[in-house]
Amino acid sequence: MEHAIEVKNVRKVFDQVIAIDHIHFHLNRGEIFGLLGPSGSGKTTTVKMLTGEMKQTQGEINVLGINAKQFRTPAFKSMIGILSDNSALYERLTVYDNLKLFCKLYNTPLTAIDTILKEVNLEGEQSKTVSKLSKGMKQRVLLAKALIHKPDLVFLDEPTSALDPGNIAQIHRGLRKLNEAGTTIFLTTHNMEEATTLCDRVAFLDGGKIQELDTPEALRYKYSTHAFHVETFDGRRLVFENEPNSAEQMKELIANGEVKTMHTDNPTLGDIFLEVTGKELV
Ligand SMILES: Nc1ncnc2c1ncn2[C@@H]1O[C@H](COP(=O)(O)OP(=O)(O)OP(=O)(O)O)[C@@H](O)[C@H]1O
Repeated sequence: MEHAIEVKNVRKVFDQVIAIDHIHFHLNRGEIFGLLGPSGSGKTTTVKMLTGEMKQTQGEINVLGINAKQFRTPAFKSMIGILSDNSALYERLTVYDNLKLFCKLYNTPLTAIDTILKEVNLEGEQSKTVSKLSKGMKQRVLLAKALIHKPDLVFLDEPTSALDPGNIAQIHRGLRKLNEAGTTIFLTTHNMEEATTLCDRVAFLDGGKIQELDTPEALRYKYSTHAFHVETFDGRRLVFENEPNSAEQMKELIANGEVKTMHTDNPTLGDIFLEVTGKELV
C-alpha cells in the first residue's frame, strides 16, 4: 500500500531565505508522526506545503496518492483535516452553528456534529457562543472542525500549545481514539513529552533540515550511553559503564545495602534534541 505522505527532496525558498532544505521522508498509513523543531525551523512551512497552502520550490510531494499539483481540488480537501494557526471560528455563532457550516462545506450529515462533540469532550456545549468559550474549549471546537468530515489524514500544527495539562490530556485522549479508528496523524510540536507519549515516529527539524527520524524508543536507545546511574543513601551519585568490570563494584554496593536508586541512562527526546542540534526545545 502506498504511503500516506511522500516527501522527496523538497526545498522551499522565500526570497533569500532557505526555509526547507532538501527534506525527504514518508508517513505510513495509520501512524502518528511528529515533526519537532524550534521556532523558525520550518514546521509550519512543511505543513503548508503538505496541505496545498504553499507550493514547494523544488522536489515532489504526494499525499494520499495525490500529487501536490492537485492539492487545490475539493476531492483532496475532503480527504484531509487541518488544525493550524489559520484555523478560525465564527466568534458570534454557537458551537453547533460553526460546525453546521463545515458540515455543509464538506457535504457531511448534521448528525456528525453530536458524534464529534462527544469525541472532543464537548458534549452538551453545542448551544454556547464561541466568544464565551475558554481557550481550551475553543481549541477542541477547532479540532472538531478539522475532524467533522472524517478525513483519512489530519494535520495538526501545534495542537496543544498554550493549553493547560488537563486540556492537553483530553486532546491526547481524543487523538489516540481517532488514530485507533484508523486516521493517520501528522503533528508539529515543541512539546517533547507530547511527542514521546503520542508519536509512533518523530523527525527532528532544525534549520530546514531533518536531523533525525525514528521511533522515540529507537532514538532513546541510539543516544543512550547504556551506563548505570546509582545513588547511595549517603548522597553519592555514581556512574558505572555497562561493562563486566562494573558488576563487582555494583554487587558490593547492593550487598552492603548502600543503594538508594539505580537506573540505566535513558535520555529524553529533549536531551537527544539538544545533543543533535545544540538547541533546547522550549
Ligand atoms: N511567507 C514567508 N516569507 C518569508 N519568509 C518566511 C515566510 N514564512 C516563513 N518564512 C521563514 O521560513 C523559516 C521557517 O519558518 P516556519 O514558520 O516554517 O517555522 P516554524 O518552525 O513553523 O516556527 P514556529 O514554531 O515559530 O511557528 C523562518 O526563517 C521564517 O522566517
